[in-house]
Amino acid sequence: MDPHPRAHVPLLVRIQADPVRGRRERGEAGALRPQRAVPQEHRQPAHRPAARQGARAHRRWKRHRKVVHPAFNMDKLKMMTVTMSDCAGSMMSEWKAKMEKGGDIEIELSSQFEELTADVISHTAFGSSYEQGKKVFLAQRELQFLAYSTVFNVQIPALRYLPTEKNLKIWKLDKEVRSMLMNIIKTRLENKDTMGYGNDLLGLMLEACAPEHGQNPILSMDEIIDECKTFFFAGHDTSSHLLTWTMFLLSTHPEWQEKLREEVLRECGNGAPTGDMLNKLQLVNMFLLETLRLYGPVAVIQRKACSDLEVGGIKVPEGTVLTIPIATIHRDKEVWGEDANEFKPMRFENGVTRAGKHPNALLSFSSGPRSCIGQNFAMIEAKAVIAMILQRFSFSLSPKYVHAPMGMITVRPKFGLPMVLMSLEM
Ligand code: HEM
Repeated sequence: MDPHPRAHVPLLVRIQADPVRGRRERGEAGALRPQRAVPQEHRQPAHRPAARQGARAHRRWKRHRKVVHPAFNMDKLKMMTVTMSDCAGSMMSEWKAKMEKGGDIEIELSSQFEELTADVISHTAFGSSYEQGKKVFLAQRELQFLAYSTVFNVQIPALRYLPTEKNLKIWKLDKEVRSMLMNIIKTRLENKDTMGYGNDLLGLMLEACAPEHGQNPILSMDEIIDECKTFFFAGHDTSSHLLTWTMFLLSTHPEWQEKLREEVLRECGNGAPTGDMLNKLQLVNMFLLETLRLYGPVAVIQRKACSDLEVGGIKVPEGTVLTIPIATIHRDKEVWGEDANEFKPMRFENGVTRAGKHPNALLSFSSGPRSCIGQNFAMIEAKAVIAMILQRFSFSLSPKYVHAPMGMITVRPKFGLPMVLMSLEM
């Protein structure tokens, strides 16, 4: 019996930028396919079939990407900025309410950002159906914890199908999540003639796969449900960790806190920032990119070779899993220069592609056709939240903070981010 479902898979760790260069390496020729760091069978409930590999899976991915793509277009995202700043505004009002007038307050920010990004994704994905969306999110999160709880244990494949206490809980939760999502989707479809599909991620996705665009809906109900679950899975922890590490670096580099505040007040004033205003925040953008380089939320991605190929002069047999250690590449002196370990946002002054010795050196959102579809969403959200914090508060790291970045897949501070905030309002 295999001690682990992947124990027989050859593994190649590639410590070079440009993991997906070249036609044969890119995937359209079917050479390299994503191999999720958390395998599908751990992200999806145990009784669902594992991800299919090969040409069929690639066609399925293309269909999905086509439907999801319009929801992430820049104009739609700019409209979502209002929702993002509303959610951030409510969080900050709560901070203020707890704060003595003119005094300061200590807050553990990483859990605050987890709640905030959950709120943002529930609002932007489900808009008017937010209340139900949030319930889905909480159930989905519990599912994720259950799945993660054994991901690094020795795996016995058959165990996934046995009605153990844990499996029964997972199956029940999954049924609930699917039925809640199905209800939200059915209500939207029933009301589309009077109310339209809606301007949230779900509505835009339903519109893109509506029958009027072809004979049959491009995605089935089950596939739309999976897509909604993916938004939560892919867009929550990642965005929250980016905010956490940005605040950490702003507090350890107070001179940058001042510079960014100056830029924010100049471009956005004291009001809620709009999408156009956020676009003008060049220093904030560079700061976020440098945060993504040194403390990128995703430390590792994997690809599986679907045919024999050559990567950087190494022959890779079909079936090999390539591990791309993003965090290691991001601190590689050969890629970033002698100052690779230093925090220097100005290295991005001439754009992302010129910051390192390779145009694809920054791999936080991966690269190529399978790169993160939510990257603009994540950057807009981070800019809006950071700008609003800078408008309202100055902050410094609490003496209680212990520097211990941790995580196998996403990187977060092990003991949270306690921060002392002072209101800037008189
Ligand atoms: C700072 C925030 C984020 C980071 C660092 C990040 C990073 C990544 C990375 C590295 C991948 C590639 C994974 C792989 O190839 O194995 C990815 C894929 C993906 N991300 Fe993100 N992500 C972020 C935010 C988001 C958000 C906010 C959403 C959606 C609302 C999202 C949706 C997705 C989806 C759907 C994919 C799969 C794309 C595909 O296979 O076509 N991500 N992300």
